[in-house]
Amino acid sequence: MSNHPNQAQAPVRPGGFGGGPPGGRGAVVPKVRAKNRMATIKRIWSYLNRQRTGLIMVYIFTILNAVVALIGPYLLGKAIDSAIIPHDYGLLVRFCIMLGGVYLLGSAVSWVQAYVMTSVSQRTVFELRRDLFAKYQELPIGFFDTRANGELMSRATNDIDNVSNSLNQSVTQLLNSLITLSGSLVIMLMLNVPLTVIALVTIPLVLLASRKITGLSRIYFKNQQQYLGELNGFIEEAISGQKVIKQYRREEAETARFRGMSSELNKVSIKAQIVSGLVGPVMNLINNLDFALIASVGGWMAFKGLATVGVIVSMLNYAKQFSRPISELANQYNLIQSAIAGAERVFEVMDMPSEYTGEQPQELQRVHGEVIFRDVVFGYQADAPILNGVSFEAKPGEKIALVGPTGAGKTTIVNLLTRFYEINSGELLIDGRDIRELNKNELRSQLGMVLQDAHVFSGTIRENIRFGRLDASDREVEEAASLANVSGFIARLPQGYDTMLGTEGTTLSHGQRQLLTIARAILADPAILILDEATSSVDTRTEMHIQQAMRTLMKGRTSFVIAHRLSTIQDADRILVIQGGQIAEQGSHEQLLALKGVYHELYNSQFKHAVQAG
Ligand SMILES: Nc1ncnc2c1ncn2[C@@H]1O[C@H](COP(=O)(O)OP(=O)(O)OP(=O)(O)O)[C@@H](O)[C@H]1O
Repeated sequence: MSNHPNQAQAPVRPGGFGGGPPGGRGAVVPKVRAKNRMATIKRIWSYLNRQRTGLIMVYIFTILNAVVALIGPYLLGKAIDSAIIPHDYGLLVRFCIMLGGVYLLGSAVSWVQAYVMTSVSQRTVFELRRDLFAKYQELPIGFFDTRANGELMSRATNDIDNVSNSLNQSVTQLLNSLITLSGSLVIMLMLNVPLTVIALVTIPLVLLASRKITGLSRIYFKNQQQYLGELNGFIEEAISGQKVIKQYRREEAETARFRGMSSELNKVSIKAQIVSGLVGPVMNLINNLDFALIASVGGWMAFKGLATVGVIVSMLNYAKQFSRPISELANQYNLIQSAIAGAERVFEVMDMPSEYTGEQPQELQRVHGEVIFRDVVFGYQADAPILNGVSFEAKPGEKIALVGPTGAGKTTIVNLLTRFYEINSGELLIDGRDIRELNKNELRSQLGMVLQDAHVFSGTIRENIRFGRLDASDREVEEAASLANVSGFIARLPQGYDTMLGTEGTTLSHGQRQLLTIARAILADPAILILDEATSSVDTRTEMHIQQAMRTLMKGRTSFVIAHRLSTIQDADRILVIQGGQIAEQGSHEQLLALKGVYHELYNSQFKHAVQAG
């Protein structure tokens, strides 16, 4: 059976990343395009808006924060004019206390605002990530065939982190900036119109500079996300392919490739940071020019008695407050750009058609297990058929073996049975019903798979067997293990059924894993079975155990066995010899031998091989 990511265990678990083999080395990461920025922002907003109460609190505290900040300079000016210049110490002390109170209140309010905003944004990205993962579970196997696992993981981590960072800062800053801008402008106009006009002189310069810089940095940020995704894909493949890398001593070559990719990422990241980092200094320069201009003109006005010193100090402070939001907005723009780029990559996946769309829940009685393929044509790409008119029948409870050279289409045939892929033409019937009329969920609950690449999940042995049927009792789990010939081995483990498997637990041998997946399938009790005979060498005793467990499993079920050694399928009710996507021969072992055709040849060559090896 070919080693595609479409391998699942009984019962069929949709999708799931991390477990499967690499999904295409160096897979092309779809280009990140700013398709519809407004639509993306609206969509992020719709997520954010679910935290209504939190958001309202954020608004209130942000407004409070901005207003408090606006009061400070005004009080400062007043203190100079009415307390310092007339030498009124009592009033000065009162102003100082007021100012201290205002700044203290400002700090407290901004802390609460940050706290509430963090919980709102974290909750938002939690939901976004949850929905993305749920989507991954719903996508058809074909989606995973062409994408690297790491790249898909990157969308659920880095891209969503970008959204989170931006939400954390941008929502409050945007509102704050807006209030500060308009508030400062109004107060400045009230205090001194000519100085306000001077403060506004540099605004076009600020806008022009920020536009230029952010336009450039946006491109680099998008590239950065894309390269990061590719790099993640590469790392994931290099880790899952460690054995192959080591065995072929490709460590250095892989490291060199990594270095190449990583340095590309480095370059675009540096460019993105350098360009976006320009915003601060450029804005500062323009602001300082403005500050100097107001100070000079203000000083001159004070000399001429056209304005008081207090007003000028207030104006200088407001001018600073006024330009701060503009440069902050420019900075936010960068952050928002990178969040939008991330969100687009997330929504791109979310918008992929789910394989369950339009399916109505269906009460599917346990099928008898009759399977009919009639002139089935199928290709993974519509214009390149792999199966060219496959027809055969399996009666309930029959054992059907699929044999044939590698790449002939054996796995493809069983992939159609699970509806991992849809047939192009012809008919595929289960108990006389067109497979396309059956709800995939219900259909798959009738099917069990035991594959060569026996997959166990992180968790206990008990949980791994119970994966076959979640409501099974401990007793049923243990019975299944016993039928699968694995209970003796489990009993010898110090923690028995509670032994942890996976990243932090015991590592099982291939044969043991295979037996566990057989137990899982026994527990699931499917009407139709798909078995991929193990080709990897397990010791003779384990192999005997596996064969025996498989026989127990097959009893009373329609079984499709993808066989690599003809010796194990001689008792099959029917053997299908697949060649070039067609059934070259079919019949029982004896019938096929008598035909003296492809099977006969295959059998003889294996037999000779076995004799020579013996
Ligand atoms: N997900 C896929 N996308 C595109 N082509 C595929 C995919 N899976 C298999 N193929 C192609 O379909 C053909 C049949 O593959 P299949 O896996 O069915 O062969 P097989 O008979 O099971 O081979 P093996 O004994 O080596 O496992 C091959 O040419 C293969 O390259």
